Amino acid sequence: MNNDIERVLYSQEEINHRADELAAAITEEYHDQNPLVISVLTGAMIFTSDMLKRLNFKLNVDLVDVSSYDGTDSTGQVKLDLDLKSDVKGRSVIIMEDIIDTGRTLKYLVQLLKDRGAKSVAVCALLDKPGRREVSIEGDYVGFTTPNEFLVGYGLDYNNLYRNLPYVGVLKRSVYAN
Ligand SMILES: O=P(O)(O)OC[C@H]1O[C@H](OP(=O)(O)OP(=O)(O)O)[C@H](O)[C@@H]1O
Ligand code: HPA
Repeated sequence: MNNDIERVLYSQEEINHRADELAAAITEEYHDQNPLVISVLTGAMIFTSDMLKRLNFKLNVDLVDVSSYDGTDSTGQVKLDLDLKSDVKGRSVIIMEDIIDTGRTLKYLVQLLKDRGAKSVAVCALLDKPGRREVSIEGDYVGFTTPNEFLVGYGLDYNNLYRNLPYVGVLKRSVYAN
């Protein structure tokens, strides 16, 4: 599995350090708001788990599953595969994502939550790839700004592989180019 990685971009240690900083900023803003933290499956589960352990105040957790990628390509169609259990009306919501790429996933989700009456919707993303953006959306709390390369590990996948790498790395082109 590690042989398929061209280079490591962010090590576990770097991610841990950045997660501490992001959690401190979120805590300052949300510690008295009882926010609803929404993890976007499947990619965000590892990052969400790391963040939740650092958010030491009253909050609720829910999951949503949306997908739009086929291999390394965005299909452009965001599908809601699993909906939330919670009512978001009047709630301060924080979405946890692994990566903002074209921005389509988050644009869809933020709109959905606003349509359902959320009081506020913030986005916390481990990675942001602004060079690939196709719709206008920004993260409120971003771990790292990345180059335009296909990344795997720490939740990010290629065809549902590599999610369990304990770092974020660039996938070798030879793995997906024909
Ligand atoms: O900004 P975008 O271009 O929309 O890309 C970002 C989304 O793509 C990935 O999800 P994917 O659809 O691959 O599902 P997954 O989380 O199950 O891997 C990733 O986890 C983000 O949710
Ligand atoms: O670089 C990426 N890697 C894995 N999944 C993704 N979804 C959007 N961008 C990426």
